[in-house]
Amino acid sequence: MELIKTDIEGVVIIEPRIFKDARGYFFESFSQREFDEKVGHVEFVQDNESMSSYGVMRGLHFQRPPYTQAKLVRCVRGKVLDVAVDIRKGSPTYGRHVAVELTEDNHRQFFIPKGFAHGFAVLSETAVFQYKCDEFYHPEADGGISILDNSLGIDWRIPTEHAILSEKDTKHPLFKDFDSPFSPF
Ligand SMILES: Cc1cn([C@H]2C[C@H](O)[C@@H](COP(=O)(O)OP(=O)(O)O[C@H]3O[C@H](C)C(=O)[C@H](O)[C@H]3O)O2)c(=O)[nH]c1=O
Repeated sequence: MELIKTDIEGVVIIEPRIFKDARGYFFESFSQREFDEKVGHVEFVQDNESMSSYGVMRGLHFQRPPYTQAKLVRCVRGKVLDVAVDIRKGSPTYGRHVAVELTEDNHRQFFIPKGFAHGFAVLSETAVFQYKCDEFYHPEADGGISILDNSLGIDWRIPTEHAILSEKDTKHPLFKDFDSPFSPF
């Protein structure tokens, strides 16, 4: 696998090595050895999958300390725009984001360290999204910022006025009103 560094330290795009032949393709979707070697040791404990239709936006979510989550995400069917926002107080990239198109064709994965809010918008008719987390789900630690907050400067590539959100995601605070529980160091 190859790493593509981004504008935010620690947030990386992973391009797996794809083996194609007359039958189709094969690739190692996760190797603890290679991940440790190239990204650093992260012990993932939970895999998640969600399916969404075009126009769905999920996020921008995080879990508060002590249940913070790093995530390794990918889109196995369809296409999403995936976004990580740095919400670590004192970080030189606080409030900055990285956006990456994850698709069933590019097989790209996206590593989002602890201290980031995460979300995505579905750009295809449907999208199946799979991701690994390094902390279990703790609903009592669930947090979020508004995925529709224009101050974040995210180009979601869909008309967000028609976005389909969960009830919960319509209630997150704007970034300016948000008191981050994270610090960078
Ligand atoms: C996240 C999660 C949810 N659930 C249950 C709780 C709800 O009854 C149902 C849907 O949960 P929610 O609406 O929070 O799902 P998403 O909106 O896709 O949330 C996720 O989407 C964004 C993009 C993320 O990065 C987070 O991992 C996660 O917050 O699944 C579980 O049982 N375990 C879990 O780990």
